[in-house]
Amino acid sequence: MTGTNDPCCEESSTPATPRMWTVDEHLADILGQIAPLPPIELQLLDAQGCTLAEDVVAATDLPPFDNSSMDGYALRTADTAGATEQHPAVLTVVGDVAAGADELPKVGPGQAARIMTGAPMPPGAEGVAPVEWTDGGTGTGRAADSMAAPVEGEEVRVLRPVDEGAHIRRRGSDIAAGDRVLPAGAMLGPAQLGLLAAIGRGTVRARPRPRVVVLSTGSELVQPGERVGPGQISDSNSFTLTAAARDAGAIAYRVGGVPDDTATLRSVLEDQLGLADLIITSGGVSVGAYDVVKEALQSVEGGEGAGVDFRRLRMQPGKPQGFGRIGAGAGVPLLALPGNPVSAYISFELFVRPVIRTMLGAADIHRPVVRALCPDELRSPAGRRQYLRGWYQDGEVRPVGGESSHLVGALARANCLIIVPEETTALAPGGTVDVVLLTD
Ligand SMILES: Nc1nc2c(c(=O)[nH]1)N[C@H]1C(S)=C(S)[C@@H](COP(=O)(O)OP(=O)(O)OC[C@H]3O[C@@H](n4cnc5c(N)ncnc54)[C@H](O)[C@@H]3O)O[C@H]1N2
Ligand code: MOO
Repeated sequence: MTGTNDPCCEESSTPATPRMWTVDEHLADILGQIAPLPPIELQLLDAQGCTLAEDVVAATDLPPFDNSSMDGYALRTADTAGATEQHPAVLTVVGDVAAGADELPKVGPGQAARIMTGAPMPPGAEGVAPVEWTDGGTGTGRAADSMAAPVEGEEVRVLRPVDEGAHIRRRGSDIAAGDRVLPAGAMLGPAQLGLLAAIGRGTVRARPRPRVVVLSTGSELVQPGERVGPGQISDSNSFTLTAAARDAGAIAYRVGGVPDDTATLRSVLEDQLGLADLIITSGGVSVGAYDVVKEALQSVEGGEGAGVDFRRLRMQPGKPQGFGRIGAGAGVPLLALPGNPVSAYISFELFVRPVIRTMLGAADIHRPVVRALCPDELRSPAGRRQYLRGWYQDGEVRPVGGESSHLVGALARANCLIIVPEETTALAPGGTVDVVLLTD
C-alpha cells in the first residue's frame, strides 16, 4: 500500500474551522434521534423482513386433526397382527378419504379405508398402512407402488403388521392451542410467515419497512444508458444506495440525478417528503462552489427550526456528512452523503443501514465485525479511521484496490471493509485488524 495523498486527509481542526466529529459521535447523534417505526397491521407478505410487534399465540391446534402422513389404508391394527406376504391380512375397503374430506367412513373390524396424505383419520382406524405395505387393492397379493382405482367391494391385502398410531400425525403434535409461537421482536422471514398462515393469521402486527427515498445530486450526472457527454458521468450512487437500502430491509425509491439547482432540488425534496420515512442524498456536501444541496435542504418548506447539520468526520473515506430533519412538524430524517461513490456506499453501511435497521426494530442493526489477519502492510492517515475495501476469507483479509474514493471497480470486488483505527498510521504485515463483513 502506498501512503495516502487524499486531499481530505490533510486538514485538521483549528479554532477557525468547525470541530471534526468521530465516526462514533456522528453515529450516536444520528441513532439518538431515530426510533423504531410505529407498528401497523400488515398483510402477511407485506410483513416480510419486518419485526413482529406482538406475541403471536396460536388459537388452534396444529395439525388441527389427526391425519395420515402417507397415501395408504387406514385400518384397525389388530387386524394386521402377524401379517406377511405369504399370509396377508385381507380387509374390505369401505370408502375413500381424500384430503379435505368432511364425511368419513367408519372403519370396523376387518375393514380399511383408502386414505390420502393429509386426510383426516376416519373413526375406528388406529394406524395407516402405506400403499407399499399392501397390494394396493389389485388382488395380486404383491406389494404395490400405487393404489388401484376404487372398486365396489374391493379388498386390500396388507403384507405386514401395522402398529398403533403408525403414519398418523396427531392433532396438536406441532403446535397446541395457546402456545406462543413467535415472540414480539422476531424477524419475519419465509418460515415465520408460513407459520402465521398455518395458524390462520391473515394479517399481523409488525413494524413496517421504512420507505426510503434516494436521490443523487449533480449536474454532471446522466442516467445509465443515456449518452454521456463531455464532463458527464453516469449516476451510479442512486443505484448503489437504493440497492443497499433494500438490502437493509427498506422499501426504497430511487429518484434519478437532480441537477445542481437549488429550486429544482428543493421542489423534488418537497415532493418526496410525504412518501418517505427517511431521505438519503448523495453529493454536494463538501466545500465546492455550488452549495445547492446545503441551500436547498435549509430552505425546504416547513423546515424552519429543524434543518440539516453539515459536519466533517475523522474518517476516510466519508469525511463530509450531513444529518438532520427536513419538512414540517418533526420532519423527515435526512442523511446527506458525500458524492464520491465509495464514500457514499461506506457512509451508507456505517450510518444509514443502522438507521433503517433501527426503524425496522431489528435486533442486529450493525454489520458483523470480525478480527482478521492481514498479510499486507497497511498505511492510513493520522487521526482518521480508515475503511479500506478488502477481501475476507478464512480468517484472513487482503486490501482490494487503493484507498481513493472513486474506485468503484475495486468496491465491487470487495466483500468487507478493513478498519484501520485513528491512531494507527502503519500496520506491519501479519498484523490483525477489525473487518466489517458486507455480506451475510
Ligand atoms: N477543497 C476540498 N475539496 C474536497 C474536499 C475537501 O475537504 N476540500 N473533500 C473531498 C471529499 S473527502 C469528498 S468525499 C468529496 C465530497 O464531495 P461532494 O459530496 O460535494 O460531492 P460532489 O462534489 O458532488 O461529487 C464528488 C465526486 O463524486 C462524483 N459523484 C457525485 N455524485 C455521483 C453519483 N450519483 N454517481 C457517481 N458519481 C458521483 C462526482 O462526479 C465527483 O467526482 O469532496 C472532495 N473535495
Ligand atoms: O474521502 Mo471523501 O471523505 O472521498 O469521502
